[in-house]
Amino acid sequence: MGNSVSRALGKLFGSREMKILMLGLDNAGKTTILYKLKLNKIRTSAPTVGFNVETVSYKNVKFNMWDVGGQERLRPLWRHYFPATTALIFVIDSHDKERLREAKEELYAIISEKEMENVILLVWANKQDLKGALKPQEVSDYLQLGLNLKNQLWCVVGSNALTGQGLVEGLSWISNNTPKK
Ligand SMILES: Nc1nc2c(ncn2[C@@H]2O[C@H](COP(=O)(O)OP(=O)(O)OP(=O)(O)O)[C@@H](O)[C@H]2O)c(=O)[nH]1
Ligand SMILES: [Mg+2]
Repeated sequence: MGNSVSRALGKLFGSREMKILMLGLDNAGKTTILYKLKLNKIRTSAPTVGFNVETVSYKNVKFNMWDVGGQERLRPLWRHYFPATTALIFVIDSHDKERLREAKEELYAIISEKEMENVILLVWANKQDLKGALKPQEVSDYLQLGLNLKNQLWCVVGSNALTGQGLVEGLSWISNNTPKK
């Protein structure tokens, strides 16, 4: 009974649930972001081997967020997490300029997969607090998404996983750009 009432209310007010896949190079800040969103805490964690999954509720949306380890040896496993993804979040360490090219290559490898052609893409240009970090616009220019993505919606948002800055903005963008069923 309770469930059917909440389902009906959900329909009325557009409550939705979606799978979000969060990928990016190791050390980009994915797990830190996940637990900042989920617990509002900085949870120091070892590099992820495998994945973490948590449901984050924001307004009427339940984001089932999958955070998958980004070490090079783990990247061949990413494709197993592609099915049923609504939005891809790609997290970039904006301070790690030496690995920006590697990040770009990995991002394009993901979004050129057939299974991912209908997902929307949010890039979190993370670690904005670090001195010398590239600004979101600079990360965006470097990635050239406007030039290369013709049919996919995308957005680059600056973030700081330690304070949470930019996180709600990113989730709002996803929520506003996915169909309300
Ligand atoms: N200064 C700063 N440090 C951050 C930020 N986000 C994450 N970090 C730090 O970056 C390091 C790596 O963060 P993780 O969240 O473990 O990175 P990850 O992307 O999950 O890495 P893998 O699990 O190996 O794929 C940790 O020491 C975090 O505290 C940020 O916005 N600013
Ligand atoms: Mg991790």
